[in-house]
Amino acid sequence: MDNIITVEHLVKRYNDFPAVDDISFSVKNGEIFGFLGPNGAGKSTTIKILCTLLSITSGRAVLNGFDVEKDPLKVRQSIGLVFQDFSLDDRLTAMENLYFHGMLYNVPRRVLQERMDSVLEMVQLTDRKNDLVKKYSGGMKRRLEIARGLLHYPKVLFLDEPTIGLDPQTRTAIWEHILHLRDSLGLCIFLTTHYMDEAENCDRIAVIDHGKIIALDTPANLKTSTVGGDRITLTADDNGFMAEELKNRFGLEAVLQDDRLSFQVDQGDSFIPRLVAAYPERVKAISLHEPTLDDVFLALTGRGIRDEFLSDGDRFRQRRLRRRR
Ligand SMILES: Nc1ncnc2c1ncn2[C@@H]1O[C@H](COP(=O)(O)OP(=O)(O)OP(=O)(O)O)[C@@H](O)[C@H]1O
Repeated sequence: MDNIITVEHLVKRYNDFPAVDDISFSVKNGEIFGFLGPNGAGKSTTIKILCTLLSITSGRAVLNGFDVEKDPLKVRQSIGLVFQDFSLDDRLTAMENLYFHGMLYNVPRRVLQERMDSVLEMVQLTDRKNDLVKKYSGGMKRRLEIARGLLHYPKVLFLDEPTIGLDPQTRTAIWEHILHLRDSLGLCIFLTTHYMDEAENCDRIAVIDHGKIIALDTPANLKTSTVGGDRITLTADDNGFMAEELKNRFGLEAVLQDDRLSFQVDQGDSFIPRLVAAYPERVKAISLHEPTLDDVFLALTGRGIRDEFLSDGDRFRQRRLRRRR
């Protein structure tokens, strides 16, 4: 089977509000699929539907050949879940946590011990397997949760913000494990993340906004098709004024992100000297960079993925700029 997940015209309404608004996509066997979107875009709603935790308003979702509404038990046996909140019992050891999960998922007793050993080995926790989980670091707990999610040999592992709240070193280590799982087990990994550097590791990415999928491609293709040229980031003494000037004089659409303007231009290295010469007193800082997934996100949604951290003033200015366009 080529596609492990198929979603067709999926709609989920809360009362009249369409949290998921007619989305269709498929996920291939053995790929890392990133599901990205700003807050409230509809990511959790979609994931909950795929995990059989939420009913569908209309449309269809099939996972591992099983319809999520008609065959929820078969779907549950096909998936592993690692959600944002830690869900281990920290008064138990790693082995005891795994054992209870194995019982819950009806993993046959004769293979359970061997599986527990094998998943602990995968996340390199073998030598700590008899320690109480409360003695674990945040990264170790997350690794144990991943191991637990694999115990019943799922076809798809759902990871909702797998590295949130972890330090950069631990994030890197968790990603090594995720990539290893894909490469060694051919597992499909369906994940959400707010970290764009991590999203680079995905084989394909779907961007969802206001309940609709607005882009779906490989990270490289998204950059070329969405952003294209170089991106310039600029801080002026008056960002609103400069955005207007960029539009009127150069035909460029700038977006305000944090306290900087960001816009795309074909040949940034020749444009910068022209701009600085035209506004010598006004440009406070300027930089040029090749497209990143942050730029893709910004170009597609008009918002940075970390929009929620903008100050109220910035948010107001950004809305004003968007209205003007
Ligand atoms: N139980 C509910 N009742 C009513 N509205 C809801 C409910 N759950 C979610 N929503 C709304 O549906 C929309 C999509 O929510 P969802 O949680 O799927 O977004 P999300 O992309 O996962 O956001 P986040 O990144 O903040 O987790 C939001 O506008 C949210 O307020």
